[in-house]
Amino acid sequence: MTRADGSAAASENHLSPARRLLVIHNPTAGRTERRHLAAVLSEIEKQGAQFRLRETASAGDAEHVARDCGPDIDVAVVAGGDGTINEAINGLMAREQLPLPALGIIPIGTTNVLSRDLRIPRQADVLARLLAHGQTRDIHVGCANGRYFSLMCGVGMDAHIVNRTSLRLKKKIGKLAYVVQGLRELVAGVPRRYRVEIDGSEVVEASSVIVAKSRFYGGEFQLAPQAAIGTPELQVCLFLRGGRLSTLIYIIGMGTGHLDRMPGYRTAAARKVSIVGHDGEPFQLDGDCQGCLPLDIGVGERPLPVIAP
Ligand SMILES: Nc1ncnc2c1ncn2[C@@H]1O[C@H](COP(=O)(O)OP(=O)(O)OP(=O)(O)O)[C@@H](O)[C@H]1O
Repeated sequence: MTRADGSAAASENHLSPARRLLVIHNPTAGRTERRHLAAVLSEIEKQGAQFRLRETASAGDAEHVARDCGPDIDVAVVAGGDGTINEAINGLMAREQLPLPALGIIPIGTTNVLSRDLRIPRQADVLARLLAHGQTRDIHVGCANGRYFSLMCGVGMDAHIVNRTSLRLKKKIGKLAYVVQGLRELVAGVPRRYRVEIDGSEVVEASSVIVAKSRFYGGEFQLAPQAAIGTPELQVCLFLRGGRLSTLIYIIGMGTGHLDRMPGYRTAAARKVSIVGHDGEPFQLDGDCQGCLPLDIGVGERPLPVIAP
């Protein structure tokens, strides 16, 4: 549901009084979060909600579990990070004519960008109360080459960093692993160009592009503060200049919160974006590489209800 000012409004609550939750847990997410998950689940029971726990066994499982969950489930709760949430969103969006459970989140991943955007609480009892009794609000996800995303779709340096960051290092040092890989990419300074078509009219050349749905990026950074997850609109973030110096300027801009003032950077609102470059170039969706150029990006055909304050 969207208000006249474009912001998301709380949906009417069609969920049953004693909610039935399906908790989809990625046991490989984050680093040391098992105790926190156990505390949230125990609080959920105290709140009178029922839950079933399904652990994923491999990448892709969360999507199948969310897509195939039965009509008795009110909320598909992801206990994991943005990658597992992305899979669950793809599963829920594929339900087409089937009843659509709301998406809930227990943020136990490494970066948890969506939960930051939605202001999902961390404290076990507060989070459990929200999942058991809280209202839903509608979000609008993006869709890139048929795959849905709630945060962003990126090509260029960003996608290459995601593609090459070592999972082992991410397990050891968390988000810093991306910084390490980012420095490597900066030193390598490989030049790249992409042709970006915005809403079928404007055509721009850029060295990196991030199409944002969320106002947050990589944690607390903001590339497009005007991005709103509750509206059916994309924000195209264009890094027009390439080369080490410009990249350094962009990084400083991001770090200081003044990216919008940096030369060679601009954003544009859009409903449809297409990006071409060298075939075989990777793109990333919500922090995981999910395919190669060329890319056609739009907005999902229907809103997705999420449990959020
Ligand atoms: N049981 C599993 N074994 C291996 N990989 C899994 C399993 N379940 C899910 N995955 C994959 O792990 C990837 C990363 O997990 P997830 O995003 O939940 O945690 P994270 O990487 O620690 O957090 P974030 O994405 O917030 O940084 C997901 O993209 C998913 O495909």
